[in-house]
Amino acid sequence: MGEKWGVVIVAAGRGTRMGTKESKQYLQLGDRPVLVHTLELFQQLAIVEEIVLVVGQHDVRRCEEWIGTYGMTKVKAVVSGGGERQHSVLLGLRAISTDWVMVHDGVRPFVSAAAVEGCCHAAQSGGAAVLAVPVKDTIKQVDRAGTIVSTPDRRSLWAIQTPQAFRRAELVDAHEQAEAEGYLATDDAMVMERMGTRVIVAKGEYTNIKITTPDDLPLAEFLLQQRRLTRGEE
Ligand SMILES: Nc1ccn([C@@H]2O[C@H](COP(=O)(O)OP(=O)(O)OP(=O)(O)O)[C@@H](O)[C@H]2O)c(=O)n1
Ligand SMILES: C[C@](O)(CO)[C@H](O)COP(=O)(O)O
Repeated sequence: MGEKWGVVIVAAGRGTRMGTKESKQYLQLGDRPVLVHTLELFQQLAIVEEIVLVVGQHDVRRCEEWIGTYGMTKVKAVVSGGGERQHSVLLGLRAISTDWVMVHDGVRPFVSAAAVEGCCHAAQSGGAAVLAVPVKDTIKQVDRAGTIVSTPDRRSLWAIQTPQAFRRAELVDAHEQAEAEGYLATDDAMVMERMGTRVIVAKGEYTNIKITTPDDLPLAEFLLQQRRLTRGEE
């Protein structure tokens, strides 16, 4: 895979569901903040040429300092994000210059190099790709009164993760149009799907969790420990 990739790492959220004073991307996981773990993954990938980090306005300075502290030589810019994830993505995309780009949540520090490379490979073959895993539970659609409305066929349901991988120019156009029309999506694939772009799923891993609620924290500590053992670091 000869192409070089850019990565937009979005980390400008407030983490309201986590409920901590410090936003979840800055919580300590082992010996460093969650966000630093995520950045290190992409820093170490040979296919990644440049990283743009999107953070809250008041966090730009400390993140710029981390670039030096942790030797993140691929981070070419730390930019201030927007009110919604989608706005933060577009602000990051405007600072990327590679032909192909991934978008990744700063609070997904456990994605493996193999999964990321698989996603990039799928995107280059199919045009656009996202990591995903088949859902394990039965999923129901439920109305506001708490009554089950329908039970979609589980065989067609996938839990979508990041990274999500696209041709940069196509993703920028789709995001610019969404912004102009006030369309708000929960992931980047949705923004592309409404343009009629085919997006395929690449095999993800159940361990690629998005740290979201307090019960994710002990799981994150466990996954970190497991990874260290696998790498023979302890
Ligand atoms: N305005 C926003 C909102 C979210 N994100 C980022 O998008 C990723 C996924 O979002 P989520 O887990 O929902 O994070 P938060 O928005 O921070 O969480 P919450 O919805 O609980 O407030 C996170 O890395 C988050 O920092 C962002 O860059 N800009
Ligand atoms: C992009 C994402 O991580 C895919 O699962 C997810 O949709 C982000 O959603 P959130 O509402 O910002 O947690």
